[in-house]
Amino acid sequence: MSLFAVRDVSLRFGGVQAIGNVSFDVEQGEVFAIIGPNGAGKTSLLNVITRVFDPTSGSVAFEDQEISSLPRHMVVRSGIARTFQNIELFEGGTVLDNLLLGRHRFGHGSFVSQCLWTPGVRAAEEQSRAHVEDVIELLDLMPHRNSPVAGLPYGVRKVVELARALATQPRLLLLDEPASGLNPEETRELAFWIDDIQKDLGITVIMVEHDMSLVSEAADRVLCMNMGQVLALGTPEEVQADPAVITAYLGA
Ligand SMILES: Nc1ncnc2c1ncn2[C@@H]1O[C@H](COP(=O)(O)OP(=O)(O)OP(=O)(O)O)[C@@H](O)[C@H]1O
Repeated sequence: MSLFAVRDVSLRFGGVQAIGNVSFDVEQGEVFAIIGPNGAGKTSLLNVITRVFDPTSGSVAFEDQEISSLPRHMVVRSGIARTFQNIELFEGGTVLDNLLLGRHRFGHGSFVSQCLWTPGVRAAEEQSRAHVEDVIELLDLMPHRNSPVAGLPYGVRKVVELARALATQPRLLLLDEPASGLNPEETRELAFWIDDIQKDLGITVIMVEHDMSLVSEAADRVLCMNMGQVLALGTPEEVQADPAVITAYLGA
């Protein structure tokens, strides 16, 4: 049984069919990329997975649990974290503040035990902080740990967003165009981090991405969408060589 399964998912916005009957599986430990020309339905698909939109039909299962009817906040609790195409951070806080906020879903113990600062709550809080410090170290954010996010360069802010997602200790990480706005050197660095996230942390990654250098470097398999449909699925080399994919990108 695969870790993650999308079955016959469709999504309509009025007269627009953003996604039409899409099905695929993602295996435990894979880096799975979703590519496709503008308007192909990639972000809509991530939004269905994270419950921003209700699919018109179809289902999404994670670890054998149907998630397409869960409330949105329960998706994070179920072990799925996400980054956004346009960075969404708490601008007024430091890098550390943002990562601790990412831990919010672990809200340790009952309201009363939190007020009483019981040993259980204290131990959980210490564990949370230790995990956040590990993420800061993993992603080389130590020089920026106490800096306000608002003043950081774009490339660093993208890494902070990735770190915040990792702070929730997900088992599945969804990245929406992680390389957008990054220079080639930052994109190469991102490929290394994705590799560390996959190999050292054992986290499964699904990323929507336009940058084929990152996809070729980091992805095990690639799904190409066009006009809401699955056009091709295979290794990065197979998909890039597929005539239907080439035609879709050239707009022929
Ligand atoms: N909230 C919305 N309301 C109406 N139509 C939408 C909405 N979001 C997306 N669409 C439409 O759904 C289709 C798929 O859009 P989507 O943003 O998912 O594509 P994409 O592959 O992510 O594109 P891009 O690479 O440009 O981000 C497009 O025709 C788009 O105009």
